[in-house]
Amino acid sequence: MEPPLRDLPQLLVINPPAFFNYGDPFAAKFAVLRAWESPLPLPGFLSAHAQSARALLCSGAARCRRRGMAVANAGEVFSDDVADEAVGLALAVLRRVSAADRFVRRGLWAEEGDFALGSKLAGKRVGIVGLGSIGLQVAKRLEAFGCPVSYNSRTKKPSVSYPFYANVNSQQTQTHHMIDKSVLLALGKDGILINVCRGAIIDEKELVQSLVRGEIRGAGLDVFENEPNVPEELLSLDNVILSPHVAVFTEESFQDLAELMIANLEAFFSNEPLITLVIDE
Ligand SMILES: NC(=O)C1=CN([C@@H]2O[C@H](COP(=O)(O)OP(=O)(O)OC[C@H]3O[C@@H](n4cnc5c(N)ncnc54)[C@H](O)[C@@H]3O)[C@@H](O)[C@H]2O)C=CC1
Ligand SMILES: O=CC(=O)O
Repeated sequence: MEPPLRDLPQLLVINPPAFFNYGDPFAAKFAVLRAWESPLPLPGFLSAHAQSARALLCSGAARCRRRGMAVANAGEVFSDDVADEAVGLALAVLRRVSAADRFVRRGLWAEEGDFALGSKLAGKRVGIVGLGSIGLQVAKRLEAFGCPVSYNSRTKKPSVSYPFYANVNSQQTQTHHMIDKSVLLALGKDGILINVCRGAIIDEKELVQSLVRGEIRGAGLDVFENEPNVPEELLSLDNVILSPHVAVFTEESFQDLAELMIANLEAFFSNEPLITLVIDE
């Protein structure tokens, strides 16, 4: 028999979910109170339930942590998918997958014959900026392609033997626009850039110019500085693959995320340490 609702720990869910609605299996273990289904405005909803609830599902981790709340994140749940997307974008740019698709659909194969040559991924030198959980998965995949890997990260990682570079440019002091004109010029005409991280780490205006002028070979972009707006110039370029910030979007990763959330909530309600507690580096 299901325990009565009042005996279940209460969860306050603030934002409507993107890919699951906190139904089963959440409902079997928790009393889920959804702010967007409440007749009360959010402040009223929070003051009505905050006394009895101990767990809050929301975005805005930094603000919660400043108020002394324990915060759990998605841990490594998305790392495989984002790494797959990064390698997929690299292959798509080098082998010109989207352009080839358009070539066939437009009937140009029959009209014009051969499609322009692409370039192989195998053996290409790869620099990874940010060798965290996603970066490590990218490195693992690219090793299988025979690519020599090096990396830049905040600190050298003792667990890997890839060459470490302390800076990606001569004046690297912050993450914002760390991929600037000097990095793009160093990448050169045969180089490609893949971004599955955040748009703001690249100086997007400089990137657009480099692509338009052919100063780099191409780019695969899942993230942009001003999403969902994409610079107009990129839309007509054949050497760019555009993706709407979907690197994590697989059925499997959202299933894994739901399981991780439940495991974190169960740990929390049993006074055990959170599985993916966010801590300061
Ligand atoms: N496109 C998408 O759908 C997704 C994008 N992401 C983004 O991917 C990025 C990486 O995520 P994770 O690997 O899970 O994070 P992580 O925290 O495991 O790794 C981040 C790495 O970047 C390094 N880093 C941080 N600031 C740096 C700086 N200024 N210069 C050089 N290295 C720096 C850190 O030392 C760390 O090794 C994040 O920006 C995240 O927002 C994450 C999930 C999905
Ligand atoms: O970009 C998505 C994320 O989880 O970060």
